Amino acid sequence: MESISKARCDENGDWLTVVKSPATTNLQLTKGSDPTTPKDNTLDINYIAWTIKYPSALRAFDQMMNAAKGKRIVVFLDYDGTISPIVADPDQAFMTDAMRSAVGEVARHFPTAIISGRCRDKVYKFVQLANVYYAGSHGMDIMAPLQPIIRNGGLNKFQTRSVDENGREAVLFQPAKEFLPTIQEIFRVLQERTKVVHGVMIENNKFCLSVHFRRVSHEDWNKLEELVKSVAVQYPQFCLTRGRKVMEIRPSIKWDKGHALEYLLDTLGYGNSTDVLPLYIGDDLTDEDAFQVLQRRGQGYPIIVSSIPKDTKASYSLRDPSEVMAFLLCLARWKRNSSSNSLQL
Ligand SMILES: O=P(O)(O)OC[C@H]1O[C@H](O[C@H]2O[C@H](CO)[C@@H](O)[C@H](O)[C@H]2O)[C@H](O)[C@@H](O)[C@@H]1O
Repeated sequence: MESISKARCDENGDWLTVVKSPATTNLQLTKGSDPTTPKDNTLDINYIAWTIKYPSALRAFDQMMNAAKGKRIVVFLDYDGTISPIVADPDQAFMTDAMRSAVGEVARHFPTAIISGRCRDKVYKFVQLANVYYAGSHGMDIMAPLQPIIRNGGLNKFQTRSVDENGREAVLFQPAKEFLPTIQEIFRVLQERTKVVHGVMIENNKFCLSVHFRRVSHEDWNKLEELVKSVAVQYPQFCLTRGRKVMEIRPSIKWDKGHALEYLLDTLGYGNSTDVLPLYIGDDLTDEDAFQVLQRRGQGYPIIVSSIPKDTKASYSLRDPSEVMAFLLCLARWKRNSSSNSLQL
């Protein structure tokens, strides 16, 4: 059987899987252009081998929940590629009604937050669930519950009292607010500089700018990357990061989805709790920061969504958003059953 020796991302944010075949000791490079389904048997065998290290959260569900008994589960979800499918036009990445109902059902039983790279307003428009907390711009824009914060080393200065989309009092946390005027400037410069590339789309995610190249012809990828880099170097307080067929310019502050996860745990009142069990499900590079936080805390379950083998800090896997939905439904059913069992005791 073939084994996976290494998985990495190429310079354009596309996933590559280096596969080593013991029989031939040849290295095969399989280019996964953001696959949602494996392209051939080789990939499928590799995927099965990969799930030995990162077991399916659906298959391991009973075992995971046995270890969760008596713990307080908090659910964190990424949006694109996790609860909505990856599509060519970012403005059309709608979640299905079935997924919305599964997320809503989970949120009825457990505190649930969505942490996305998109701007928070847009994620809310897509999801439209009142019982979910929302963090946009990779965690740089969080609408958190109004609660005394227990462990908040110096973060108070980034908080303001606010009201959420449903008119409830809340706390708005925006650690990159001072960068807003420059982000608007970079947005305009990027639009101007990249307009020569056919198919490019610049998405303004408020505290982060996304340069989408999914609809740019492959031959123009390098040219686009050079143009984006030429803008990024003009702004030393910003950095260039990558996701799925997207380059992003964002403030170089020490704040990512991992920090957002911990901030939300704090504001939900679980900051120092040893019996909390955070569950984080995500598909992209930025989700790795949250996986890493769970690994460091030695708490909870980091779950990667991927249909190809990848290097990851997650412990479990799900193949695609349809498996995410199945997992969420299992979670809600497990909670309903365990609640009715404890009532019967
Ligand atoms: O953190 P996320 O919620 O996963 O957001 C990450 C980026 O997701 C979106 O882009 C990705 O999905 C698009 C729609 O399927 C796809 O066209 C694009 O190629 C993907 O990169 C979103 O548009 C970005 O702003 C987010 O940063």
